[in-house]
Amino acid sequence: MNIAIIGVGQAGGKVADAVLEYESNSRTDFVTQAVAINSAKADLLGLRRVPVEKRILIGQSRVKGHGCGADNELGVRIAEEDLDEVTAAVDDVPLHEVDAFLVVAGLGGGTGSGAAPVIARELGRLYTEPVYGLGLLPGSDEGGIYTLNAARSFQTFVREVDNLLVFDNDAWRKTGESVQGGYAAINEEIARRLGVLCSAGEVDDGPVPESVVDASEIINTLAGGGVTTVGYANAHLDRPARGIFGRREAAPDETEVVNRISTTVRRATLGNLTLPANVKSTERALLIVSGPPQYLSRKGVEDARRWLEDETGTMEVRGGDYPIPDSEYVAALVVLSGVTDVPRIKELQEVGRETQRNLEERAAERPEALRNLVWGGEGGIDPLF
Ligand SMILES: Nc1nc2c(ncn2[C@@H]2O[C@H](COP(=O)(O)OP(=O)(O)OP(=O)(O)O)[C@@H](O)[C@H]2O)c(=O)[nH]1
Repeated sequence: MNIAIIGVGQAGGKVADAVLEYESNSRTDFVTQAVAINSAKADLLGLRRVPVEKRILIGQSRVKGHGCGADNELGVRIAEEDLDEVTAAVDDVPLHEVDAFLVVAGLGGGTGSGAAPVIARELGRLYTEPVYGLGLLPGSDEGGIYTLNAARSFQTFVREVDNLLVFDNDAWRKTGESVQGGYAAINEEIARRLGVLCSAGEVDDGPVPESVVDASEIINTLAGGGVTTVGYANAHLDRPARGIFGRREAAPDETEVVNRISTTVRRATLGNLTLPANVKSTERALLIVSGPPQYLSRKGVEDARRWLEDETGTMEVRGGDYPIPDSEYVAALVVLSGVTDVPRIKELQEVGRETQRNLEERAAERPEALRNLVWGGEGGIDPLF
């Protein structure tokens, strides 16, 4: 599936960068266009892969290139005001080469959180191709205002896209990691998952899959909207080193091949989701198993697909393989679309609601408290003029 990726805000831009990096390292080709939108000039300058002419600074008249400071209502406003510049950057996208748009943003800040849903709505109005979102949830230690931002943006973003893929930073941050180092690893993880999903059906040279996962399989899995979580796991293969005549490798044992696929798919589904969710609440699913062709068996993929049907309780489970001859891994990617039982979202809304209440109470008390402070209360002192 070929995509046009639009990274909004700092996190969105960095994820777009990471996807381009993955594409280059894995010698795949699924990004037709990459654009970064931000109100902070420094963030745009810090990108490495998004072409310079596709880095668009918005809101200059209001925030002078310094970002929205976690004010996502401001993010909404500047995106609405500068929408023409955003759409102009996407204008020259070769539509015959694009199957879908993907708008990516961190939902906890100001620019991405506010502007991404506005941009998604406009793309949906202008183009017939589906517009998907990728929303990054803030860590629970980031504080109330980030959580409230994310809760508000989440519901708006879901409404404006054809499906929202969600990645929970909280579930992925390892203890002891620096924030920057942690994000780099998270962004690589996101890029790998998007990369496998989008490039699986785009094999121009190399071996043809037994069962191809093309763009329409992905689009049908994501049809119906709502929220999607993506699982991924891999198993390292002990393959002999590549010599000048290629690899001298005995045919792998069929039972082992089938078992390896089965355990990898289980690990991807049950312990490695971008957004932990009750898999029983899935509406539709898609499974891609990748690896060297001799390590991919039709029976293995079929058995795993049936297991996924039982596990999710839905009959709508698509599946396919993605042969990568030189890979050292068998990997499984599982897309669970339309999940409805997601404890992390409930928690986010709970904390968001509490934060909103707290802010409203404070705002109501403030005029009186400030009057007391400045005028000295009853029988106050007269001002100078
Ligand atoms: N996965 C991931 N998340 C990030 C990254 N950087 C920031 N975040 C998350 O995204 C949220 C939003 O942060 P930013 O993207 O920096 O904010 P912004 O959209 O640029 O908005 P302003 O800085 O307020 O203008 C943060 O609360 C983090 O949870 C990143 O590189 N990767």
